[in-house]
Amino acid sequence: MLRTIEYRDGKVYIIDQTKLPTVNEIIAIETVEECFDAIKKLKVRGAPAIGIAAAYGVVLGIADLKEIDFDSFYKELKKVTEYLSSSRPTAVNLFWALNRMEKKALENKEKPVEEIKKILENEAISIQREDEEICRKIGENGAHVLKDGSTVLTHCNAGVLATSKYGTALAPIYFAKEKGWNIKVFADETRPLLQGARLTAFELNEASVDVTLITDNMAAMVMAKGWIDVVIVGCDRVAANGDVANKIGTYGVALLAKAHNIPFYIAGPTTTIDLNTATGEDIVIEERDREEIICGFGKQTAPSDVKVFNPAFDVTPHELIAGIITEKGIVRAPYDINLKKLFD
Ligand SMILES: CSC[C@H]1O[C@H](OP(=O)(O)O)[C@H](O)[C@@H]1O
Repeated sequence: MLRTIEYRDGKVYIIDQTKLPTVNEIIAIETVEECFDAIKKLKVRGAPAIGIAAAYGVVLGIADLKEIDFDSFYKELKKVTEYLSSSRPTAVNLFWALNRMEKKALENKEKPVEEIKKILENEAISIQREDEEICRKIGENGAHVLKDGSTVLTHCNAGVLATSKYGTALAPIYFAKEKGWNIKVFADETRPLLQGARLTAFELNEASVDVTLITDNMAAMVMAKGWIDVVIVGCDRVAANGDVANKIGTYGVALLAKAHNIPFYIAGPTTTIDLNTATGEDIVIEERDREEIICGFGKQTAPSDVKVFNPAFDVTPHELIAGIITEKGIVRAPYDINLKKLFD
């Protein structure tokens, strides 16, 4: 199975996902600036992977701090976390991971700075290792919405390439395959950055999973033909009432699933649930550069001066969601009550 992120000898190694599927290149990230750039440009992307990368970014950002008192150290640490938190606004895992690193430093404020740095390095490693087990459990729990012979539609990439291993929305598919079930997948290409075409089709092919790539505007037709049994997609932020921010186009897929009586599931770790965000209206939606639409992947496909709207995510209202597959089980409505129970 692919490895999205690896930390060794003080460097972070990632697959540069902007070059997939034609070039599978591992790059070394050695500074916090390179980590910021990798997150901003989606060299590493997907909520859990962004959180893991940011945690390692903190380790890189404090590496040169030496022989200073804790207050001076923590002041510099906060500069690093604030810098990394400005890379992308929507995936809550970024902020969750940075807050966890800050909290770990404060918990060890009495120790020498060199020891704190080692503790933070181990914390980042723990965040990655925990994510592996979380995604495995998401796969196990998500398999309950599948059966031998199921056909799944998914949107964007919420697979191995968005996490430390297994994925979230794709984890149930990998788990079902391990059980010997025959699972087919329809993958939306997912404009404008084509994570479905470039990443989901790539990783499912690598794993010998039966995948059919469709353009986003074909989802209605394949549903109308009765080819889809269930929709499973990832998430970037789950609000306290169950509204979910995910890749742009997800809301449309949820509406189509509703219109065709197809169950629509979200898959994600509890680290993507943000009880401090009341509803989907409170989620900041990242807007990205116009060039991604006008000149995607080097070919100009629109007038250079045309107005462009390029939100990277949209919000699916909780009413359209059959369940949220987490490592702790499948959460169902009423989400405002049942999501809180996950944290009791
Ligand atoms: C497992 S989280 C994957 C989630 O993140 C993606 O966004 P991006 O590629 O911009 O980081 C997309 O929303 C996926 O569902």
